[in-house]
Amino acid sequence: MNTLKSKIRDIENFPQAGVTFRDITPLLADHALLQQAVQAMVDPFRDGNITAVAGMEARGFIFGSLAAWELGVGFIPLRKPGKLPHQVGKVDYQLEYGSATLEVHLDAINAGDKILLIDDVLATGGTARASCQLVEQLGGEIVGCSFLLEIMPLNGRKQLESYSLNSLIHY
Ligand SMILES: O=P(O)(O)OC[C@H]1O[C@H](OP(=O)(O)OP(=O)(O)O)[C@H](O)[C@@H]1O
Ligand SMILES: Nc1ncnc2[nH]cnc12
Repeated sequence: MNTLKSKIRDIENFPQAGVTFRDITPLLADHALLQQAVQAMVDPFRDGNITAVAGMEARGFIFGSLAAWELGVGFIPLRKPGKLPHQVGKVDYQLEYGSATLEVHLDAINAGDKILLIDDVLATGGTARASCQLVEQLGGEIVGCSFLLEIMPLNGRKQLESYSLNSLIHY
C-alpha cells in the first residue's frame, strides 16, 4: 500500500486554510495501481452477495463504478441536490469543510438489496454515514463500506461502527 500512497499528492490549505487535501488524481492516472486499488477495495466483500455498488458524487463515482464493474454488478449514483431527474430520497450531512445533501432515485434500491458503499476518502465520516442512512431509508442493506484512504485523526470510523469497514491507505 506504500506504492499506492506514493501516488496521493498532499495539497496544503485546499479547499480552505488548515485542510491538507489528499489529491488522488496521480493514482487515477496510473492504470496498474488504479486496478490494484479497486481490487483491494472490493476483495473483502467478494463473497458478500453484493447486488449493487453505491458511490457518492463526485469522486465516489470513479471508484464506485470501477468497483461495480469488478464485482459484475450495477452502480447507483448518490448525487448532489438537483441533479437526478426522477423522484428522489435525500439526506443532509456535515463535511470536514461545510455541509451538504445527497440524493438517490427512489427506484434505484429495492428492499433487501445488498449494497457495497464506495468512496475515495473517509474523513469525518459524515458523507458515508449519511449515505448509509439514505440506502437504508429505501430498504437496502449495507454489506460494507470501502474507501481508498482514511484520515484517521478525524475518526470517521466512529460514525460507521455498525458497518463492516475497509480502507487501504491511512493518514
Ligand atoms: O468523511 P467526510 O468528512 O464526509 O468527507 C469525505 C467526503 O469528502 C469528499 O467529497 P466532497 O464532498 O469534497 O465532494 P467531491 O467528491 O465532489 O470533491 C470525499 O470524496 C468524500 O465523499
Ligand atoms: N482532506 C481531504 N482530502 C481529500 N478529500 C477529502 N474529503 C474530505 N476531506 C478530504
